[in-house]
Amino acid sequence: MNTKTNGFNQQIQLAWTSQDSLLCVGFDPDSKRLPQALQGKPDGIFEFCREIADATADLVCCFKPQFAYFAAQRAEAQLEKLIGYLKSTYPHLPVILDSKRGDIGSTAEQYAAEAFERYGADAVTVNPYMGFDSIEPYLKHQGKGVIILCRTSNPGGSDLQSLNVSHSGEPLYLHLARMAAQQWNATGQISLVVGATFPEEIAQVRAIVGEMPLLIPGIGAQGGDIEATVQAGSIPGKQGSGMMINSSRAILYASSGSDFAQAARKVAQVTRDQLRAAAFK
Ligand SMILES: O=c1ccn([C@@H]2O[C@H](COP(=O)(O)O)[C@@H](O)[C@H]2O)c(=O)[nH]1
Repeated sequence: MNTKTNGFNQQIQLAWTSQDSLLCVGFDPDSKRLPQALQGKPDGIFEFCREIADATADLVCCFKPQFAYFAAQRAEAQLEKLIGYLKSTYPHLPVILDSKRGDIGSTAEQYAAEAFERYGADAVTVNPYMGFDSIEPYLKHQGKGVIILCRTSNPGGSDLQSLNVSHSGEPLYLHLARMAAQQWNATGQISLVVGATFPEEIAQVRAIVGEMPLLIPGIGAQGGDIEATVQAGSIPGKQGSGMMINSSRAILYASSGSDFAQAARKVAQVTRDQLRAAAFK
């Protein structure tokens, strides 16, 4: 593996140090859950996310907008505007576009252009099910982060990801982690998604991938255990390192009233502090 740090990888290392936080705030703006005053407003989704970003920016290492919530509400223009706002206002905080694309190479080229050129994201989540040629087009965008689904946080993730791969006898998610770390990551752009709802599996993945950054969703609304997650996902010998631990709904919808941004800040602060404390256990 090329150990040189560049682009997203370097940005996240710097953000971990300067922000002293493992918390990634996710933007999953559901129109039905927006505060009354913002519902139906032309730029309501953007305004909602911007206020949450401004209220939490000093508490996080990165932000993660979820593409589906914007697309479902025909709000792609607001997503572009949000990422533009985040990049210009908080240039030290990487933005991960969570779109989990996966397709043949020629189409993947278009998805990569969408994430990195249209939206200007620093990293994108990708589904590896179609193999390396479906991931390569993202890696051609030098320095951009490519975050591959490995062991997802949902219960049904076990349906396929836990199946033993016959020739190696290990589950698919570990086989994937090994391929990603040992064969696919020549440029050092790859990270993996592992769910906080499966801490034992996080530890197994960490043992394979060395210092590779891990994006870990599943605390907060999905109930993942913060302490177990931090213990499992830390780089060996560097407790509390190497992880972007995402929480979306628990922070976004801490209040449905006009105090939503302050309420989001309170939850984000408690979460950031719990993540910090877990690193010292
Ligand atoms: O395995 C995965 C991969 C991605 N996600 C995404 O993370 C957030 C989690 O939101 P919460 O509200 O904190 O549960 C959401 O955007 C998912 O699409 C995931 O949960 N699990």
